[in-house]
Amino acid sequence: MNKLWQETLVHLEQALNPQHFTTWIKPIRFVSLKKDLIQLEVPNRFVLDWIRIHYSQLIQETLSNIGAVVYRIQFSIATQNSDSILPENKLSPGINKNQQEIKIEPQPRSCNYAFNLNSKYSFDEFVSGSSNQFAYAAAMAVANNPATTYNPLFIYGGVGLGKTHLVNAIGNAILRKNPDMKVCYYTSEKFMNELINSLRYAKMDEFRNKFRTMDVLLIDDVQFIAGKERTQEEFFHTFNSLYESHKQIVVTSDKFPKEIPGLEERLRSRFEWGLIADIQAPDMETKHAILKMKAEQNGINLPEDVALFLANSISSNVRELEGFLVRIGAFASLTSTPVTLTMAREVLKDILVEKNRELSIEEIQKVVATYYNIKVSEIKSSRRLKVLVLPRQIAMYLSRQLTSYSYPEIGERFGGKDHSTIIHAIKKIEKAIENDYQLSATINNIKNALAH
Ligand SMILES: Nc1ncnc2c1ncn2[C@@H]1O[C@H](COP(=O)(O)OP(=O)(O)OP(=O)(O)O)[C@@H](O)[C@H]1O
Repeated sequence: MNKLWQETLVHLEQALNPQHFTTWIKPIRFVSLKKDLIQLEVPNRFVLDWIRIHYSQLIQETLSNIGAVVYRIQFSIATQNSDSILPENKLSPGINKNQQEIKIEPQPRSCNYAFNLNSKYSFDEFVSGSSNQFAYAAAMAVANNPATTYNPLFIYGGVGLGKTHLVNAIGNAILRKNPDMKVCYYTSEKFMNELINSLRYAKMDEFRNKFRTMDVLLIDDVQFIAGKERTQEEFFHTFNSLYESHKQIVVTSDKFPKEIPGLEERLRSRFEWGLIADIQAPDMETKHAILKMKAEQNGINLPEDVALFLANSISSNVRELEGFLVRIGAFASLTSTPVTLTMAREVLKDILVEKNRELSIEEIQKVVATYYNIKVSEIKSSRRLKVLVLPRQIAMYLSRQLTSYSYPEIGERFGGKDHSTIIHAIKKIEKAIENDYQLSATINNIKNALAH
């Protein structure tokens, strides 16, 4: 191996986390170095695209730092096809002609093997940041090695934070690498509707045969099957059958398994067999990066100050963030004016006023009650049932954190409780979240719901 590349690898290994280095950088093969042109080979198109977006700059900089020359990099894909050498690649992210020119690997097929999968969702178009890194890495690991690493993978996260995007990305990536695999994406509601129809028209054999012969089963929003006895029963058997045949199962939900009311114990425990990965609300930087990517995809020229303004002032639901961006883009296009900060402020005026309004304790009680599937009156009551105590304490804790009410005022709105009860509840939650990651994620999730 060339000395320059060898040294580059040493630097990259130091700069990256070991898993990323092993997955993405190690498989790169040095081919040749002629003057300032370095030729490298990658195992497939998928890896190429990934490197292009995530590591291109780093590789370029590292090479140049070591060799003191600005190198041009040319990639080829290690395949049967020797013309797969790509034209010179300056490795700038975004579309360039390489992407059009190479068609080495089969694209995800919309044939019978991809049931319901949405091909628009890919890993490349998912912005990862500290809020979703764990789920993202787990999803990538599953996509790279289905049914070997994490099975089942349970992705948990609040509304509009990218669960559907990630599961579809898993399916698409698997199909790209394994075009003959049968990959199926269903929401749990669709699963239930199909089950009901199959029961009605006596087609249960067909139903079972379909789901139990999948190589990868992706079930979105699994919380909806809670309380639906027949659906849970059928899903349980589907799960077992796939699991025993070493097939990959990925499930998403807006709650942790143990928090889904009405979910059968046997299903809950199975969801906990594999890996539970959560997606938290994105931080400012991630929101900013998502906005930039979406603006580019939608052909919207988004100046930096507007991107920062949106990332700062809009809640963490990415779907909502996208909605605002599209709105601003549409306004700019309809009025043939460029996107500016003044314009963004004007378009979003009403929404921002509404969002900046202080939350009421009643709203907090309502959202917490909905989350735990209990009544507001139960939150305000003094009943000591375990299923009520935690939601009540969380609602008290959030009332203190998110409003300016005093302890006695909060107590009053919780059915006339003493301020010491409120202080006790808040201390309890503060202490619990120090060690209980799931609880802390749940509270973030509820806060996120309150921000809408
Ligand atoms: N990290 C991200 N990078 C890029 N796009 C994202 C990201 N997170 C979410 N999105 C986009 O936000 C939109 C909403 O995401 P998605 O539908 O996957 O959310 P969800 O968690 O499944 O929501 P729900 O709970 O309503 O089912 C999609 O258009 C998705 O592409």
